[in-house]
Amino acid sequence: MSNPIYLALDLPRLDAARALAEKVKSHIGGIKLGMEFFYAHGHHGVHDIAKVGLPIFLDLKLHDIPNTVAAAMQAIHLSEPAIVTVHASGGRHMMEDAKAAAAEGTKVVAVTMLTSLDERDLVRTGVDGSAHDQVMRLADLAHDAGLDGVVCSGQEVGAVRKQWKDGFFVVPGLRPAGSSVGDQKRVVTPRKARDDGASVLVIGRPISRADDPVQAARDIEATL
Ligand SMILES: O=c1ccn([C@@H]2O[C@H](COP(=O)(O)O)[C@@H](O)[C@H]2O)c(=O)[nH]1
Repeated sequence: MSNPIYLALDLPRLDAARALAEKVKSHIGGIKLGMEFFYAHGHHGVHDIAKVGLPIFLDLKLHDIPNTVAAAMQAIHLSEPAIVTVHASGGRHMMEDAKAAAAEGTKVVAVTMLTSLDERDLVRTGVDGSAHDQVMRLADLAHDAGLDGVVCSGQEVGAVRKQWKDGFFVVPGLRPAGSSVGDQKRVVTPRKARDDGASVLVIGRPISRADDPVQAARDIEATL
């Protein structure tokens, strides 16, 4: 089985990001680049990181009217990502158009409920009900729109996998036992997420901010 760990390279400097990716590359299966990286370095930065030789996940969380999201998705072809994210709350039509505009071979996955949110946050956004129900509802919508899968926390991935057996599930909000949670709220260990059916384990700070990132990546890999 290939390594499911995707390192979130949330570093502002391109040279530092590339150096970290080179260091840990034999203990991870892919690299996740988000808004912080893409807004600063664009396609040029993505191509530089791609030289490390691992699949690239562009976590841009597209969310706009269908026409705009489809055009953005076409512009992203240049980076040749393996995975791209959109927000499920953009609705079915937006997700259908995003998938239609994606390059063949690029998986399009929908963010359901950010792992930094809990049920109290949901209420403040006008959604009454559990995180579980919200994730299941948006996963159903993403499935109906023809997407490849969703982003959800490790607390829901088992339930989503039961409903959508051949789906592709990206799980962030992962923390090895005893590590700092930071701004994440719905957290599980990498091992639990993998056991419950995650396809990709997104891990950032537990590796990138460790005193020894190579050892941290190696330790996490050993738990899987
Ligand atoms: O619901 C979500 C969606 C995306 N993310 C992204 O994953 C990483 C997590 O980084 P850590 O440092 O391991 O917390 C980060 O790039 C987020 O943008 C998420 O955390 N939750």
